[in-house]
Amino acid sequence: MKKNKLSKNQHRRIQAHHQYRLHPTSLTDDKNNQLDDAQFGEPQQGVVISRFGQHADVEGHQGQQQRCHIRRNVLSLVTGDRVIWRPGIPRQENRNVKGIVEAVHERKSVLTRPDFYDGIKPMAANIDQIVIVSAVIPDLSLNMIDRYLVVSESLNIKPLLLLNKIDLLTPNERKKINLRLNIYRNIHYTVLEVSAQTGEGIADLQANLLDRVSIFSGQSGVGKSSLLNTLLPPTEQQILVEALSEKSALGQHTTTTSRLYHFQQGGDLIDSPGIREFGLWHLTQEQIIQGFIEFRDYVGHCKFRDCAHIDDPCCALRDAVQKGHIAKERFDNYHQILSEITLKGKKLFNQD
Ligand SMILES: Nc1nc2c(ncn2[C@@H]2O[C@H](COP(=O)(O)OP(=O)(O)OP(=O)(O)O)[C@@H](O)[C@H]2O)c(=O)[nH]1
Ligand SMILES: [Zn+2]
Repeated sequence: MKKNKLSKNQHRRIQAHHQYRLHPTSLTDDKNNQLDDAQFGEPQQGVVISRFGQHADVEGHQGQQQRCHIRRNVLSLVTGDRVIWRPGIPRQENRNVKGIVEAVHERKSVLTRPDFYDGIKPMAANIDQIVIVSAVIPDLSLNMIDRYLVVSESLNIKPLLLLNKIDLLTPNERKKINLRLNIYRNIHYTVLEVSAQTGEGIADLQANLLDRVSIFSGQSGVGKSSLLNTLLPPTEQQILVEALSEKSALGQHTTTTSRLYHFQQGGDLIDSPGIREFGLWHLTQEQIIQGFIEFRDYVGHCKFRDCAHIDDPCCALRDAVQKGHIAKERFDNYHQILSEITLKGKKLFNQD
């Protein structure tokens, strides 16, 4: 090939690069893939619905989905990634031709999980909101809510607190629970009270899911599946049920791939068993304290730099609790989460 003369395809990719400001390495030719460029149509925007090994299902801007090869220079690709892809042109001699993912946009956010071999592994990208689901049965646990809040804050993803099964409460019990939840409203989190069974609060929830990508997390039995059944269209529900039963068939410790779904009223969901129950152990002490947003004004103002905020004299945090600026329950949960993380860390260390 002559110097300085770009092929039509190289030219097209460079144009895409400038148009979408992509990472330059994602534009290099992939000779090893041995894929014939002529098999593919014009580059277009898409979103990864699901990833399977060397393939991914990608949805184009008109809602059409196609299974795609992934160019080898695309080093990391997960559900929710925004991509440049080219659909396959079906031809007589190769009717099963697939599309190809050429490049990935920079991620707004990424949800990771600890992995035995790789350290930390991405599970899903570009999540805008973590819906933290809890319920009045099993017991409402503010400790669990705080754990998920710490994760959301450390990932810089907006949390939405959801209390399900409110149909099971008497008006009096509901008032009491409302007061407990005010702890979160006072620090500017949105809290919705809903019932998957009666439909109460569901319209409000739908409004909070519009125009964004959400994940639903929370303990087993709080009603995540029931809520998603009321929020997803029937075709999407079917796929979700199959994905979850695949998990029970494979056993508790198998992580199945994540998938992106569209809510009936608008907005997207990314779900997988791993996403529903993601843990906390890879967080540091610093991330945990930063995850309690109302503590941030006081951290660094204690008398001693290494203050553990337990019984050290002149602790700014303890002082704030005493004055009612920080809820005691949140402060206690902070200590509890911290001690559990430290214990787990020790256990891992001993195993090595
Ligand atoms: N009364 C009442 N029961 C509910 C409500 N939502 C869910 N349930 C019940 O709670 C139980 C658990 O609901 P699931 O939707 O399976 O909970 P989950 O969070 O998906 O649980 P896992 O799949 O184990 O993570 C089921 O028996 C549901 O029928 C609700 O709003 N009100
Ligand atoms: Zn302190």
